[in-house]
Amino acid sequence: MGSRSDWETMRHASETLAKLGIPHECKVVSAHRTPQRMYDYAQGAAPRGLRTIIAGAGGAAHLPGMTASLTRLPVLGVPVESHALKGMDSLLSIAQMPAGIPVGTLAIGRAGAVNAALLAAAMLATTDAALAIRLEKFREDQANAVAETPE
Ligand SMILES: Nc1c(C(=O)O)ncn1[C@@H]1O[C@H](COP(=O)(O)O)[C@@H](O)[C@H]1O
Repeated sequence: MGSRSDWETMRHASETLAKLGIPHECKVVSAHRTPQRMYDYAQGAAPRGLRTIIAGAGGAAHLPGMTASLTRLPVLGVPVESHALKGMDSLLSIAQMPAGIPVGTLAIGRAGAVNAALLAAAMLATTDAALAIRLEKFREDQANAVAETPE
């Protein structure tokens, strides 16, 4: 994530990954404020064995796109809600990538963070049968938790 202030949103991605038993790490890396850290992180990710990167940032959210430009790993972008423009700036700066460097863009805020984790899980589950079973169980539990009546 681009700042520690994004953690309130991005912790939902981490918690969802943890529920699914997916090992992961959480880092603050900014294209603007810590460009060298971003280069090192993105270029080192695949050689270290990471499989997917979830990048959350708000406002002029260049982190997901810049990260995607520096790694062949799939990058999922989470637009963090900004104060001034309610996350529309984050959403558009993450989604409107030029052809050639894709960022899989999720919804603004908490839902996007949760879904980034679930999408990462779905991608990883294509080559991990045990995770596929855990993901199916997660979906089943989720469906069972939805009441049929409003009261
Ligand atoms: N969008 C970016 C990037 C980046 O894209 O590299 N680095 C920080 N930020 C964003 O700035 C917002 C305000 O950050 P502060 O709360 O630290 O001032 C955060 O949402 C962060 O993601």
